[in-house]
Amino acid sequence: MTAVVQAERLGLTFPSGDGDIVALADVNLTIEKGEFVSFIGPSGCGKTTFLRTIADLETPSSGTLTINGQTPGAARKARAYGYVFQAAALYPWRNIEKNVALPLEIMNYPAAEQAERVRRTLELVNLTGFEKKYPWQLSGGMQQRASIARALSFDADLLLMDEPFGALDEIVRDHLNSELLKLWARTEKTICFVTHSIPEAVYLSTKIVVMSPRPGRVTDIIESNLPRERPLDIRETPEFLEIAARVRDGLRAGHSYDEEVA
Ligand SMILES: Nc1ncnc2c1ncn2[C@@H]1O[C@H](COP(=O)(O)OP(=O)(O)OP(=O)(O)O)[C@@H](O)[C@H]1O
Repeated sequence: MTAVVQAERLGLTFPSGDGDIVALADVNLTIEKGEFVSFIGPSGCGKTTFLRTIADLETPSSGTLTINGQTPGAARKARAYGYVFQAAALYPWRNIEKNVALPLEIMNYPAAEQAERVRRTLELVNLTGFEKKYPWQLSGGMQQRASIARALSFDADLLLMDEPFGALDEIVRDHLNSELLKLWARTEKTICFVTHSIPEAVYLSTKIVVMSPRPGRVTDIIESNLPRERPLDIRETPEFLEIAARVRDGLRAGHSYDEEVA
């Protein structure tokens, strides 16, 4: 079976006046269909750059990257992924159903199919009844759910999520994490998820990619053996804490705190 994402010796360098910035160096990673993969690492380690490269918003400087066996450019044209940003990025002048319908309008779906898909995806994220509301009438968590609905509306198998819940308070985040797991189970999507939070990464993922900065490298890939069905209190089990400890060790190993102090 073809991997959904396959990176081999992937490198990406941004030229800059003060010397080149190596955002990604020698990244090797395979993501299979249906996996939930989190990317965790300190600020500037290249998590967003990796997601943007998958989405064909950045071009690799070296190595290869394929999405469903295709180049990122071909995958973008085939609408292979939906993208959820850190801020919900909804248009304030469009109501929720019009925001969710936007990609469908751009792709020229017939009106009846647009309406049906909007109905279905709003139901998936528990926003039925809020179709006519404007973004500012919704809480931050609901706005983020609407932006997930928008990314799901055209049924891409791959969902790229860049710290989607980073700006939300912990209770809302917990709730959205468990909702996202249910949605993932129901839709069988492949998800790439950027986070700074160890508990969030461990709770959500089947695989955790630990990254380190300067240059952005993958320092550990942790396969989770937690069951797919995860109540929130799984976070207190020894199995969960063991994986969290390994992620923390990986982050420490990749981050030279002494260097920063010196
Ligand atoms: N367009 C660009 N031009 C120059 N440098 C860039 C550009 N985009 C990103 N970088 C640099 O590349 C490195 C990786 O950035 P990236 O945003 O991928 O990190 P990140 O791990 O997602 O960080 P954060 O957790 O803060 O979002 C950083 O040093 C950043 O400053």
